[in-house]
Amino acid sequence: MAEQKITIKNGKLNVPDKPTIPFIEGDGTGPDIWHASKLVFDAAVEKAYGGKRQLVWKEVLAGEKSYKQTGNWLPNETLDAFREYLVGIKGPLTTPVGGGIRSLNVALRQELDLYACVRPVRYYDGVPSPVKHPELTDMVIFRENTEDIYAGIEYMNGTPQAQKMLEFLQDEMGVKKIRFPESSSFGIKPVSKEGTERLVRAAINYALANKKPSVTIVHKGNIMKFTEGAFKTWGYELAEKEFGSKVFTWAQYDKIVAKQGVAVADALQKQAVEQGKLIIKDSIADAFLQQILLRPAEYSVVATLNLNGDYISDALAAIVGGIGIAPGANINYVTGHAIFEATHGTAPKYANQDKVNPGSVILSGVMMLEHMGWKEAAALINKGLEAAIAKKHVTYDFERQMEGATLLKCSEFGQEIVNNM
Ligand SMILES: NC(=O)C1=CN([C@@H]2O[C@H](COP(=O)(O)OP(=O)(O)OC[C@H]3O[C@@H](n4cnc5c(N)ncnc54)[C@H](OP(=O)(O)O)[C@@H]3O)[C@@H](O)[C@H]2O)C=CC1
Ligand SMILES: O=C(O)CCC(=O)C(=O)O
Ligand SMILES: [Mg+2]
Repeated sequence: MAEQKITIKNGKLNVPDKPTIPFIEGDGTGPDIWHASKLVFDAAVEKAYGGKRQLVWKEVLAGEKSYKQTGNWLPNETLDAFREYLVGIKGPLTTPVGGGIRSLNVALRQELDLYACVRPVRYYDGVPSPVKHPELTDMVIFRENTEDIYAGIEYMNGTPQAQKMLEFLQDEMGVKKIRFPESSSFGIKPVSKEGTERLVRAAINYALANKKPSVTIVHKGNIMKFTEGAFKTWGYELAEKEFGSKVFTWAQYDKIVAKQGVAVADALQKQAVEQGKLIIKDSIADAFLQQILLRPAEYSVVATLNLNGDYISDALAAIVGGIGIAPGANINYVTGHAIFEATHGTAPKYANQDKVNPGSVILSGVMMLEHMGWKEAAALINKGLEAAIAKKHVTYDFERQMEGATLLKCSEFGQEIVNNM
């Protein structure tokens, strides 16, 4: 049978009945998680469409498995496959700390220009949580995925490059504030207007399409004025320029305060909410991290830079039960390229124990099916997962916090979801 490919035309995905989907199994716990997840995806598609539709899996290599087999951590064939088939899914890949190869996860996002890392965070009934009202947390993080310090422009202290950077900063830029110049390493943080605009645009489009009340731009612009501060300014400007009367921004609010006072600004903001306008606001990153614990209901869609988004993803995931069930997608909304992946990493200490929660990759697959328009299969998986949790048939991460729960292995949890679809 001829291979079927997902394509995009005028911004709309065209999904055949039996599309080829490239997947990377992943390092560490990746293989255990992938086997459980594949079982769930195939069962859901079969049950929803009775053989009319099918996911045709195509394994592509990356990470340790790839290095062992090919001597290459991220072969060109893998990048080509994601380019060609448009939509794919991956398990976590290991990145060494302090040296060695740079992140393959980041490389995939940069190579394919998957500029939005979309991570929804919602509560599933019955999941153990460290907070009193986890159900109040319902957010979708839009993390800029191609810029910021993730650009990997870093120079190790003691190298000629670091020395050259130091001389440039001191001699040509007049920098005097480096506390220990001779032993400093350096990192560069590029943040562009284009990069900010396309990310904030994606967040606002999502919020409008899904009738969300607000988009919060999260930044540390008080300290990093021309990178994170500019992200905030460019975000507000983009919102007003491109979305006009559909939005009301805190930048507009501030202008009204300056001209007409707080009472008028408050009244106009209240009116905007009543008219169903999307509120665009901002929060400084450290304050935001305490606000999501104290007043989560005030936040909905979040647009933020790469590193902030990384921290916020894990923190929010913990509130609703941990990164065992935290899904994500890396998307380019223009080209249609998308790679779905969990928020968590390889959890290497649990590798090959058939132990960890496959929920994050399974829910990333739910996002993928929804992205493809296969909503019935996605709904079946959600149903199965919710029922498994309600019965307290769960993996170790939930079992250790739930009274009277039955401990399941990774593979058994996958089967439990299938049994409850
Ligand atoms: N996108 C990607 O591919 C990512 C890759 N990484 C890489 O992963 C490697 C390990 O990173 P590390 O910082 O340890 O972070 P991990 O996310 O891999 O693990 C941290 C902890 O989170 C919990 N956890 C992780 N996955 C699961 C799961 N499926 N089910 C239940 N609990 C889970 C475990 O907590 P506990 O022990 O308390 O049960 C685990 O010890 C690094 O090389 C890192 O670079 C990291 C993040 C994302
Ligand atoms: O690439 C890595 O190793 C880490 C990535 C990460 O933390 C993330 O995607 O949230
Ligand atoms: Mg992370």
